[in-house]
Amino acid sequence: MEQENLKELISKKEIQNKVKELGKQISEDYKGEEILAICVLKGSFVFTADLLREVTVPSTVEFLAVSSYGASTESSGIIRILKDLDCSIEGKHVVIVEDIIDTGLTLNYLMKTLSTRKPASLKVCTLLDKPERREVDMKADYVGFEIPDEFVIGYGLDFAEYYRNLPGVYIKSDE
Ligand SMILES: O=P(O)(O)OC[C@H]1O[C@H](OP(=O)(O)OP(=O)(O)O)[C@H](O)[C@@H]1O
Ligand SMILES: Oc1ncnc2cn[nH]c12
Ligand SMILES: [Mg+2]
Repeated sequence: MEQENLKELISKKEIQNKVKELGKQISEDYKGEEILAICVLKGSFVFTADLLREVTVPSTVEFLAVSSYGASTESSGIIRILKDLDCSIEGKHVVIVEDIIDTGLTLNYLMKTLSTRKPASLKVCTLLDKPERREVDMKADYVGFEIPDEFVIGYGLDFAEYYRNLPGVYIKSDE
């Protein structure tokens, strides 16, 4: 896949600074507690790895795979759990870690599903938020960057599984 026609939206350095900020905030908010971070695969694997290394309270991590975009730039609206958690979240302080909230359909599904499993608390940290495209009322507790209505790639985010390895966040243009 060619990598030209990519316009940088958020630089690697800006992401690094924001991740430090979010990690510090979460560490302060959960002081004296421990958290279970849920990495929503695939997209948030990069953000989760960086964020957790900035969290100073005891933490465990679990992985959950959902998919709704596939090889498209539009959500199918049909959320599928491809891989469920390996442990109970009952009584745990859960932080769902997402790379992006776009229509909100994925997070809406996850919040509904996970809240039935009786966590002590359930919060969301997302690196990117695209409010203009929301289809359901969904807000994260921790947001890195609010971005315009553009399809973005990089730092874990893909288009047809490519570009996840890019260091920053870029706008994918069709031309
Ligand atoms: O708010 P929404 O419109 O639901 O979009 C956000 C979701 O879509 C992307 O995942 P995707 O389904 O592309 O799977 P991936 O993480 O494996 O790329 C992204 O990682 C979020 O999980
Ligand atoms: O802008 C975006 N880039 C990559 N994946 C997704 C999913 N929702 N929105 C996206
Ligand atoms: Mg994707």
